[in-house]
Amino acid sequence: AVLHRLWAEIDKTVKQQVTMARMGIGECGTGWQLFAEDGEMKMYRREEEIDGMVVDPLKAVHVVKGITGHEVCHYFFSPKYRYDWETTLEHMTVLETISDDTLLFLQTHKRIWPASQREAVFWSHMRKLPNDQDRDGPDMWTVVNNSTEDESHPANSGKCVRIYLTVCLLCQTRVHPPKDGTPITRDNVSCKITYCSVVNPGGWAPASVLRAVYKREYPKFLKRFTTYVTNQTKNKPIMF
Ligand SMILES: CCCCCc1ccc(-c2ccc(S(=O)(=O)CCO)cc2)cc1[C@H]1C[C@H]1c1ccccn1
Repeated sequence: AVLHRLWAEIDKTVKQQVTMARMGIGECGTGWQLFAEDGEMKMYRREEEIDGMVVDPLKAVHVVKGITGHEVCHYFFSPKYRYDWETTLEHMTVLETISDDTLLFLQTHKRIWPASQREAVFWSHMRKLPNDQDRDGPDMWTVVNNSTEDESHPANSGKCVRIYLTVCLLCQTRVHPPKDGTPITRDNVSCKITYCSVVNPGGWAPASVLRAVYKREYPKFLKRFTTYVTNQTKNKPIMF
């Protein structure tokens, strides 16, 4: 197949992001602060500024019973579900279908006073990863979203400030087979989710406002999204 103009960048970025997501918090360098905890969900951030702008990297780890990594990535990647779980989204368009597992998105997010409204143009790629550590362990699934330029949508040409994001959702399914050899049900599966994101707000926004927004929005987003996947899958066959 003819390789898409972005394919080399996508492949390299996915490998880099998955390597980082697999590292434990302790291996990811210093300065990580646990800033939110809710049951199995733990959210860490590192305070970082670029040109006076807050770009705090975020890393969340969560374990959710009854769903698989393939299902989590499927509902995160597919545009048709996004308005159901992404509450800060004002508008979303698929600018290009690069392949059946790679899309180019334009998203505008709801304005957060007093900052101006933000938009993002990013490619999104979903991939199953061989579980190279544990041969017979279940595969891992990932979705990586990474900002990119698009000639038909130049940055900061309209009312919205263009943000720059890199997001990695890495999922590992765990199966606990029933002792009595009965078929596997949703009670026997769980998913370990690692969500990493770095969002450059693209233009100045008060550090206090940004940090308050992140503190409020990220825990809400991960809880809402995983609850959504649980509700969407509970009466459906398991997608391994
Ligand atoms: C002055 C505010 C500047 C930044 C506003 C903004 C824009 C996009 C984003 C964002 C864009 C994409 C993703 S995703 O994971 O790829 C899923 C697809 O939508 C995730 C988060 C975040 C935020 C920051 C609100 C903060 C916030 C945090 C979690 C959720 C929503 N909003």
